[in-house]
Amino acid sequence: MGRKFCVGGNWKMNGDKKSITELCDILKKGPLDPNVEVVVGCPAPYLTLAKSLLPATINVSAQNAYKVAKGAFTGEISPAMLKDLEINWVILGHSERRAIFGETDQLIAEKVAHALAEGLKVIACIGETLQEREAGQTEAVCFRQTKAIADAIKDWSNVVIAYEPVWAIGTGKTATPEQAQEVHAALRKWFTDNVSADVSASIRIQYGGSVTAANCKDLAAKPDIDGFLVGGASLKPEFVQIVNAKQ
Ligand SMILES: O=C(CO)COP(=O)(O)O
Repeated sequence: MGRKFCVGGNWKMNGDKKSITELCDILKKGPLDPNVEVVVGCPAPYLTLAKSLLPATINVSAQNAYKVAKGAFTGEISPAMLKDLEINWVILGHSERRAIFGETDQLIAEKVAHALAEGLKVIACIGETLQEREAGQTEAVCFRQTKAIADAIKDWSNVVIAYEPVWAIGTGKTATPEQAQEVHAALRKWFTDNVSADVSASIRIQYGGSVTAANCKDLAAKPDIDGFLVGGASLKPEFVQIVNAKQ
């Protein structure tokens, strides 16, 4: 199939100069599987620090960016600014952005489209809440979130989808490999039916939500799981083992 395994770390709003320097040292030592694309989502103030400390084989990502290049948008960061710092990735649509900061499917789609147009690679996050899962809406929610993006972009080659069930984020309640695989397979079918067979076959779909060194290998063994987006464990040495889950 040829989809390169892609593991992201989402550091969220954590770290300081000291701890980020220590974490970068751990990542540098690895060793990290050279067949895996590694992306670490660093808080904005430390992007340049992380970039300066890490080898080029470890990609540094922002955790958010706005939908236009510049202007009167106090507090926002543009994709053009990230490119200027030689940051080539951005995480968009994280459930925390959606739930805490009120980001809509539409805004996220506009952000994805603009980030791609500016030459960034995007990890676009989707996923259902516990209430939505219990109401049998998992696929409907994931498809709706993905469709909003599909309506805004044509080229998916620089997009990685992160399926992150909200109920699994930061809770220690990982989706079982079967639960995750079921949604990943449904998403891949959605891409076949609604975008193209080529995009369906090539797009990487990461799983995120309480991924640890202990559960990553079973998840990674599933055919439609092409990597992870890791929160808490990405701040710890075990992130190295998660990157190497396929070994
Ligand atoms: O939100 C996440 C990654 O974006 C997942 O967080 P945890 O790995 O801490 O559950």
